[in-house]
Amino acid sequence: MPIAIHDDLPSTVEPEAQGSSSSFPDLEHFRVQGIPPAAYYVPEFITEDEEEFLLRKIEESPQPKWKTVGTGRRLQYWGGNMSKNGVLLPEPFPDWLIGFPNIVERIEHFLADSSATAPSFNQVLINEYQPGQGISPHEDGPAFKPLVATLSLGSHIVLDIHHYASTVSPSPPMTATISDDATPRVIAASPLAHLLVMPRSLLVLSSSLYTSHLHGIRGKEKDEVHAGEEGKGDRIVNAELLGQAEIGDALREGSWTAERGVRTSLTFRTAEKTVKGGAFSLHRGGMKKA
Ligand SMILES: O=C(O)CCC(=O)C(=O)O
Ligand SMILES: [Fe+2]
Repeated sequence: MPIAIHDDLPSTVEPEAQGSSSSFPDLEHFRVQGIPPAAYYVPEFITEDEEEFLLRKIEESPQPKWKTVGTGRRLQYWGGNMSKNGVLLPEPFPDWLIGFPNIVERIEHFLADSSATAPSFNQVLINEYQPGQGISPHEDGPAFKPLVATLSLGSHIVLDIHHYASTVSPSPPMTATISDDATPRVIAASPLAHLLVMPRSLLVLSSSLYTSHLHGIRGKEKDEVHAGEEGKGDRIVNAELLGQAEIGDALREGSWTAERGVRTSLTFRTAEKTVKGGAFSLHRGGMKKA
């Protein structure tokens, strides 16, 4: 793909950030240990300038793109919305996602290097969390391929991985959820694992971690986490991958506490089914007359 230089990108942006460098370790290096396969946590996937650029583009997006849900969290979709029956109604990605600094392509390329099935993302979901806002435990569901990547901007957050309790389990109380096939399923009372997700990181959820687990973010204003046998707050499982020695040491030696700021996430995913054969067919970089 030719590199289009954006006038409004800070001139200090390095075209070869970590995610596109050939000396960058491959995906397996970033696998989160001790949880079902597979999650990967990549620190500093983008630079601070790129983070600033993306935040500005998201902020500049037309007001009607934003939708407000639940506790007031704002979100927007790029690439198109899903129809009621789980089919993507495709729209072209904007330039700032596919042109320089090539965010979509860099993530796809990074995942393709290590995976038999290279993703070709067709939807980007953007969530904006004010301190205190979160998202309840949920599955993204079978409408998407089980390889989803989330880029974080602005602030840290703690993402919880949940699992379903056996329906024959006698131990109440647990939170019930309704799956697509209307069979009530019960979520285990405590999360299976906590991941500390820092700004500029890329978090990848795949295979059984995607297909048979849930993820959520508790709406908190402050987090206290640790990575030792004992400590205050939640025990996080990706301490060895954070790439920040001071935080890693604090986590192992006691605990790390931080107030949340505004955190914006971009979730890159691939809808299994898209509407095809209309007046327009989708290709990267714009609509083409079919
Ligand atoms: O913000 C995140 O990291 C997760 C968002 C998410 O799970 C969703 O919108 O489905
Ligand atoms: Fe999700």
